[in-house]
Amino acid sequence: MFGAKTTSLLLGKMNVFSCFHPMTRQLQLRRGFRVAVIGAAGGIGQPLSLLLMKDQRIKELRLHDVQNVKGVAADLSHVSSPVSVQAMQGPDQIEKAVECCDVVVITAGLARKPGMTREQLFEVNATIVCGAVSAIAKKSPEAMIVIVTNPVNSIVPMAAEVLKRNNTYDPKRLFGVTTLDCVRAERFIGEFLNISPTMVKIPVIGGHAGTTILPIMSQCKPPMKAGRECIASIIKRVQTGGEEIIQAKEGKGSATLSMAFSANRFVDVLFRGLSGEKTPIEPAYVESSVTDACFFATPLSFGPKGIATNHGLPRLDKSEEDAMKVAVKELQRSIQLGVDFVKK
Ligand SMILES: NC(=O)c1ccc[n+]([C@@H]2O[C@H](COP(=O)([O-])OP(=O)(O)OC[C@H]3O[C@@H](n4cnc5c(N)ncnc54)[C@H](O)[C@@H]3O)[C@@H](O)[C@H]2O)c1
Ligand SMILES: O=C(O)C[C@H](O)C(=O)O
Repeated sequence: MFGAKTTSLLLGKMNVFSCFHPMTRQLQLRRGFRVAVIGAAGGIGQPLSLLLMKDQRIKELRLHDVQNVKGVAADLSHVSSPVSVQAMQGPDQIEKAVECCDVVVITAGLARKPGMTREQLFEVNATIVCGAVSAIAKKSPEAMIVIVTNPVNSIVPMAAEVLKRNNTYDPKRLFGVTTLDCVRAERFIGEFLNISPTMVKIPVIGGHAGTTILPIMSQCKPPMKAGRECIASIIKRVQTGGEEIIQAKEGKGSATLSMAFSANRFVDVLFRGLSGEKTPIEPAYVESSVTDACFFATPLSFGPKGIATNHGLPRLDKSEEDAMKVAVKELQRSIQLGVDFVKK
């Protein structure tokens, strides 16, 4: 239909091209995203980067870590993908890594060992994420910031404070990733109902630790027709999914592959929003006024500027309302921990 020169000219213009233009499907995709993964040589960073290499909407994938990142980038640079991949290592290169990015995913930081709580990671990981977010504030103030690093419940409010101090905070563009909780809920419910997890729709709200993770089973589609005990055991399994993986890995890390899958799903939704497409609804932990916790995960849809709509709380039954009260208290404490870190 087009000569090679015309096609490449069109592809070069895709950032301004209407995604509804009646051209081939391939040409409808917005291309040219610049994405950085911070912590790219780690257990999540590596498989996430591999998944991102398959996304032809990405023009440039920047991999940053404090170690081993050159080898990871070299390995990925042999994949037959048009995505350009670059390695950047150490604190000196963090600003270069995030400069002018559309999306920055932060997976840098310690993972739990058996017996640890996520909160025990806070001091070390807050320092690491604080460095990355300061660099984003300076070099990429318009970027979507996607935080995977734990404890998400405190790290995201901490990141918001860092951005506020740099006058670059936009609550529509800062996300704590809770997709793994949704992915787990879909999988466990799918197994129970003997259907594909892709058929399960379940809002998981709150935060990303223990009882702050609230799968709203009363709103599950298809409906969960099961006894109370059975529903309680699925909720518990979602809330303790992280511990289940840590035990199974016997001290050699926490969830990495399922997390990479989840972060990839979240980034895909962000790309759709940035491209002006109608996005699927995906919860994330964001600044919020829907409860008394000023950060809270609820179902969101996305647009070119980040969050387009916060769909708020789903309908809750009595036991879910009670569980939410507990979660809100716990979240308020975790949020304060994050805010105080920056004040210090
Ligand atoms: N949100 C979630 O649902 C979820 C799920 C799983 C894991 N996590 C969290 O994600 C984080 C990463 O987990 P992982 O299994 O990949 O850990 P990992 O130890 O395998 O990888 C972390 C990487 O971060 C790098 N790093 C450390 N300091 C850095 C810095 N200052 N700049 C750049 N890179 C730096 C390390 O070198 C390492 O390569 C942990 O905090 C973990 O708890 C969150
Ligand atoms: O449990 C962890 O420490 C990692 C992650 O938050 C998870 O839910 O798997």
